[in-house]
Amino acid sequence: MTALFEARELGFAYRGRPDALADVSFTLETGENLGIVGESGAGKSTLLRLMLGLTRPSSGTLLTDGSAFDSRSRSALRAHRRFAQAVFQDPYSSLDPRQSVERIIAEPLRSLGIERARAAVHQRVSAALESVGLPADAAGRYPHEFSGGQRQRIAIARAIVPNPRLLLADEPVSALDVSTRVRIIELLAELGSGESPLTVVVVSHDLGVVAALCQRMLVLENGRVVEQGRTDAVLSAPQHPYTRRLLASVPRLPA
Ligand SMILES: Nc1ncnc2c1ncn2[C@@H]1O[C@H](COP(=O)(O)OP(=O)(O)OP(=O)(O)O)[C@@H](O)[C@H]1O
Repeated sequence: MTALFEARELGFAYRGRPDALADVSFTLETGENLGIVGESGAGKSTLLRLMLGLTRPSSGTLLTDGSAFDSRSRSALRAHRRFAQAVFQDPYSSLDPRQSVERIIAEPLRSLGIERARAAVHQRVSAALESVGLPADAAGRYPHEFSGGQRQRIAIARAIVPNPRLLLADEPVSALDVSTRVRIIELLAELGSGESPLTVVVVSHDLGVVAALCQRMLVLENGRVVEQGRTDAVLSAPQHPYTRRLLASVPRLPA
């Protein structure tokens, strides 16, 4: 079976800096959510930017559905935006405060040329709102009228409205309070188990988020993959000293 997404020996360096990523390889199968973990500066966000096509790898290859993806080609980039959408950490800065929720969510439909007819756009926005658990009348309101968790739902609705195959989420819950976090993680898990399953890739420094959401995980240390595999296997029997240190640094309540 062709993998949904594959990274082969990816490398990347910011100008004048040592490698931010080196020899990164992994495969994503449809419906198998992947968690990317590692300490600050390990290269998690850089890897996500490469996966989104926002940054071009210095070496290596990205494959979507078995075909090499060349982010120098405008048409390939456009097709890639339909394939992979993103949600970022801060639901306050990621939504334009001057635009209604309807306009915000409709943006990918218009910019990717998927749908322009008003009634059809409205219908897809309503369906996306329903999928993320917001009422249809949210469409006419503005971001400042919503809580942090609701704003993150709006950002998720905008990401799923073009029916992407991959949803890349960079620390999607770290700006939210604890109870809201749980509900957003549940929402992301539901999206990944629907009729047309969306595969979710989550970057998180929180191993709890990865354990709750991801069947597989990948551990980055200084831009290199030091361990990857099934989440339950990695968390219950970490093979690499760095993964053991990461696990040991998770705060626990006293027994
Ligand atoms: N725009 C940039 N210019 C130069 N170096 C950068 C830039 N962005 C990131 N880096 C460097 O690349 C490396 C990887 O950074 P990256 O942001 O991908 O790590 P991260 O694992 O996402 O960290 P965090 O958890 O703190 O967000 C770090 O050494 C960082 O300092």
